[in-house]
Amino acid sequence: MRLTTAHTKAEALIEALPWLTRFHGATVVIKYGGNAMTDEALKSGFAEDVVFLRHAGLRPVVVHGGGPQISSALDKLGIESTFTAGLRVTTPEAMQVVRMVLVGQVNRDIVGLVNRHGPFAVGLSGEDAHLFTAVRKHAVVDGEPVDIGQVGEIIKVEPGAVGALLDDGRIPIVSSVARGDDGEIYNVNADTAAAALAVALQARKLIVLTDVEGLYANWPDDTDVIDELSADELATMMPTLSSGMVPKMEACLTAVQGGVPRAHVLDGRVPHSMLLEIFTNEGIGTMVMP
Ligand SMILES: Nc1ncnc2c1ncn2[C@@H]1O[C@H](COP(=O)(O)OP(=O)(O)O)[C@@H](O)[C@H]1O
Ligand SMILES: CC(=O)N[C@@H](CCC(=O)OP(=O)(O)O)C(=O)O
Repeated sequence: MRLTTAHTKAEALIEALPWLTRFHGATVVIKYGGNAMTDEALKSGFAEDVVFLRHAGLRPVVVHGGGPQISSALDKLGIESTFTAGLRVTTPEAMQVVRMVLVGQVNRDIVGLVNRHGPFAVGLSGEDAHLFTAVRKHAVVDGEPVDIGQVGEIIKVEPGAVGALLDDGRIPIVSSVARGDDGEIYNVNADTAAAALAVALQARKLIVLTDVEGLYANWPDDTDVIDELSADELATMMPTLSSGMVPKMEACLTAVQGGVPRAHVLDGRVPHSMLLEIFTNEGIGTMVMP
């Protein structure tokens, strides 16, 4: 009996061999989202996975959000917050809170969890070393541009600082705040920021973790998860998507169209979903290919 269990474990390990070979040295950008980071056990599991990837010879980079955490901080401070076309309307007052929560709280939490396993994680804001430069973005509602405050659209990525950390064996943990050449700071959707960084690094994969199994074909019906689709199929589907899935699938499309070979949407509620996707033959979630 004992031997059987040991064999099953050995088989699971050896199943990973071709994937370990294939992804050795590969840069993988992981978007860790607010709704997938609310459970303490899952957060620890996420940190373990990222460190596992690093020890397995990959070069993981984490770009994080923190939408629910920002909303809760704004709420406590009595600052009203609304979303237009999936983006937070960001007043100068709200921007200070966004930066404080993302850079000062969420980033520090993730860095701390990863560094339980060794001196790997280094936190960065997109403002650091000109990593993300943005301009003011307008939302489009019924075909008309709408002012949504200090929300940024990334126009330039300088990934040098991230590359240097990776070369030094570190795990960069990046907040989705950007600087503008106009001296402003900008709030950038974290899915969008992750895609921009994946393209700039020419990553082998973009992995977007969220709180659903993947892209559902007939949302709000959740019986049919799309396993894989091409960039063209996704582009056709884009106008039918709603709420939080819009920036996520847009990010996958941007990444794949920008030369990243694979983009995945995975269920962050499944323990070790990243390891299952990268190192097993089945894969999970939704995969977008060119
Ligand atoms: N076609 C779809 N497939 C899956 N989820 C969808 C779809 N359309 C809308 N959604 C919604 O998008 C949500 C994910 O977006 P969001 O809550 O912004 O995630 P996160 O906080 O992880 O960035 C899902 O929980 C689901 O409610
Ligand atoms: C412009 C905009 O909407 N920015 C987002 C940034 C954080 C984010 O994207 O967090 P999640 O990935 O957890 O949703 C916000 O203010 O909520």
